[in-house]
Amino acid sequence: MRQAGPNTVQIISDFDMTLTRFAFNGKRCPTCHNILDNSKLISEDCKVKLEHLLNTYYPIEIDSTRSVEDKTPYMVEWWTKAHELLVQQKINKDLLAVVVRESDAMLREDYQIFFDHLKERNIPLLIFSAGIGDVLEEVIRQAGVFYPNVKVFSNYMDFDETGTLRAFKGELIHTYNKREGALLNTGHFQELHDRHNVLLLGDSIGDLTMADGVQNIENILKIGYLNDKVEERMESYLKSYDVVLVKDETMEVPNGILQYITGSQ
Ligand SMILES: Nc1ccn([C@@H]2O[C@H](COP(=O)(O)O)[C@@H](O)[C@H]2O)c(=O)n1
Ligand SMILES: [Mg+2]
Repeated sequence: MRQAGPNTVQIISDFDMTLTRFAFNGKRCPTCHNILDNSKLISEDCKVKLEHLLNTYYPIEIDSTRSVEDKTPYMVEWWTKAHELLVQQKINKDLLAVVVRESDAMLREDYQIFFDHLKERNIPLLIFSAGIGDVLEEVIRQAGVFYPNVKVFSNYMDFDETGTLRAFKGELIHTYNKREGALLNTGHFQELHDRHNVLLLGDSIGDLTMADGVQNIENILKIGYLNDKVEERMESYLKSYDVVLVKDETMEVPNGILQYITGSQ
């Protein structure tokens, strides 16, 4: 990858718990969904229901003893129910920036180096997230790193003419159906045509399929953050990822690898 040069490289990354921190000072950091779930935009009654969904489905999402095929219908159920509840809350578009600012969401330590390095070398950063695109964009905008080389593929909200949430757009993206192949017929794919070297970052086994559909991959290096239930999941992560980072809240390793493969070291 280093020999081929930065013009052949693309970065494919997950967002929640990969570009964002899993914990800070011993306390869990929120996902895009959690930013809303815990906010003042959600009624107390709805918060209880969303928490019940989280407690039911998150253990299934991260269960390494169950297959992806087995888990997928539960993921569809979780996202569908959560989105229905969010729509019932009549969330106003203009308040998203406020709740993101008031939240505990944080990008990983040294994120600035990562985003700046990619921007300076015109390397595309494709973020595939099963979170909420509007919230995700606000997190990176507020962190000052929503640069033109960053493209986000996620679940986007659909607002009515008064700016009230009425639905979610397009096909649902959950943990286990992310792939770049979905971009084959879009303009984005042309930009990526000659970028056969992929650095993939994820925190879930589902993130490993994000590069499916990238044509003529020459090299792919997969870096996995193992944040939770480390002992139970270590074996499956070591089998699937090339590098496994255990309870590491920084971008130190991706930054080092990136600097090496783009020839800045
Ligand atoms: N209602 C939900 C649904 C999902 N989550 C978590 O969000 C993560 C998805 O975002 P990625 O950027 O990591 O694709 C996923 O891992 C779920 O645990 C949630 O918090 N609430
Ligand atoms: Mg994630």
